[in-house]
Amino acid sequence: MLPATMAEMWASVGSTIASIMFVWTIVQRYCPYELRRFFDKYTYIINGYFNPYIHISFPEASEEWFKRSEAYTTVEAYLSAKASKNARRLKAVLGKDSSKLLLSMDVHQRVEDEFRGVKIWWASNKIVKQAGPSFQQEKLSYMLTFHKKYREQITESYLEHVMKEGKQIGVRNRQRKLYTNCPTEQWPIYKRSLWSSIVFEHPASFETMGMDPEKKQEIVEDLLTFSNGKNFYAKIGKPWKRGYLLYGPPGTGKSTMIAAMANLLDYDVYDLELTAAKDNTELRKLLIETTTKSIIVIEDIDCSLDLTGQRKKKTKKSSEDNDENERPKKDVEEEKKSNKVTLSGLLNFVDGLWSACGGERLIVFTTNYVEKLDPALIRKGRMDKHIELSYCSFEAFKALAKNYLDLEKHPRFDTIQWLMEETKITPADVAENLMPKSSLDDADKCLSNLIRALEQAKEEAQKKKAEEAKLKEEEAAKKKDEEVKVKEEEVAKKKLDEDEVKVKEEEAAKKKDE
Ligand SMILES: Nc1ncnc2c1ncn2[C@@H]1O[C@H](COP(=O)(O)OP(=O)(O)OP(=O)(O)O)[C@@H](O)[C@H]1O
Ligand SMILES: [Mg+2]
Repeated sequence: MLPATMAEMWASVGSTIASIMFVWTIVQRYCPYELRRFFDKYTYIINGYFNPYIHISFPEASEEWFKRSEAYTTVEAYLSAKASKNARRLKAVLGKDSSKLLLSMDVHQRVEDEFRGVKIWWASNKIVKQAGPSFQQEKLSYMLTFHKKYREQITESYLEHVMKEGKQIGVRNRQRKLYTNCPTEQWPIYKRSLWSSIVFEHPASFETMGMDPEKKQEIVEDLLTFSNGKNFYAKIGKPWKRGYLLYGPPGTGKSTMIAAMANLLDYDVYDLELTAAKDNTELRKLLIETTTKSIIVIEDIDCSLDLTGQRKKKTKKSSEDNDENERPKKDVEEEKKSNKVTLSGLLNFVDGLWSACGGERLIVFTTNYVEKLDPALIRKGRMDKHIELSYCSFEAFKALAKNYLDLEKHPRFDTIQWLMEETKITPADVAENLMPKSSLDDADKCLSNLIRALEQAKEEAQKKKAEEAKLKEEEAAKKKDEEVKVKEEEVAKKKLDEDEVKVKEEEAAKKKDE
């Protein structure tokens, strides 16, 4: 019989719900645990039989509950764009390493996604864990739901797509860091990492670098090919690493190029100070702590380590063994102490990078004196690409003029080109001259400053050349004098010898006569 009024209907629904709740409480309270488990299990099976949807959950907590799961973070990054468009309740946080606000779904929100025509739903849930007798810990979880007929497509292709996209978004959102290692003695006790970091905000880019456009393009392509070459490196069975050696006189843009590389590829920079590393073991630890998508930089490698000395010692070892024994023991020990990191330690470091660390990494050495370096250190396979950064060419100047003064042509360019062919000037000096020094300085003033600097450099170079020629002449004259002197001495000695022989012969003849 149907209830007569709305009020009666609600009263009947209410009493039915109350009865169900009552029965459920009794079952929970008095029904044995095994029976309840049995009941739950079959509810799941029956539900699974009728429910055509599959769920995959991505909990925030990893196996170790205190650590955030990487899969969760990647999904969060992947869903951030979709959530900001579709979810009704969003969560805004300042990214861990970022100055940007990151939006993500708040709890109990749903967003829809589509992949190759298949509809997928994402929902955010909350998991509560009893972390102690009176302490509960809440963690979030993402639940992915899709129809079971797309199982293969989702588990094989879609999840891979989510991880790839999510990681890319994560890299874009993060603030890049510049890491440096400091001497172990200076560490606070609580500090566990060997690296300290600051936010990396160098504005250098390949567009702003003054260098030959063709050479620049070649380097950019090399870098991009490397960073897109994951599959290629896997195919040829080579670790995904590349070594660059940047060499050239001071002020030619070696450090600037490293910053430009990091900005181009969106990498972190690890500025490794070899002299601060205690020994080879610490060097290895430093290497292991570096993360993927990073550039490990060792500046002025020739100054960081007595590579020449060590190489000489190696090749001339047998002949120097005696010297070593003759030197006071204290001196040898002190030298050993100061030579904290050795060449073989550094070679192991580079090779270790190739074998021990997975993922995308560049290693860059810079030096002013490439000829001083041990060939073993810079051979292909360790330092794959050698890049010479040299004095400013006219093409490099044009790039700087465009960057600093927004100039592509100017009547003074011809004079500059002619002067540049005659003299050497570093890009650092050119850049300094092109920089306006007051608000009244215009392009013309900057260019005339540069012309003056070039003329000065030319004069100085000529003076130096003349001095060198004079010095050479003096040395040659001195050498000639010495040679003449030696010859005269030889003649005198020869005469003396002849006289002596003569005297002896005379004496012998005299004796014979007697
Ligand atoms: N090729 C270049 N293009 C643009 N700017 C440059 C270039 N080379 C040098 N500079 C400018 O000169 C300054 C010094 O350059 P940088 O520190 O890169 O030189 P370096 O080759 O690393 O010198 P060092 O060998 O002394 O370390 C930078 O601030 C940069 O602005
Ligand atoms: Mg430098």
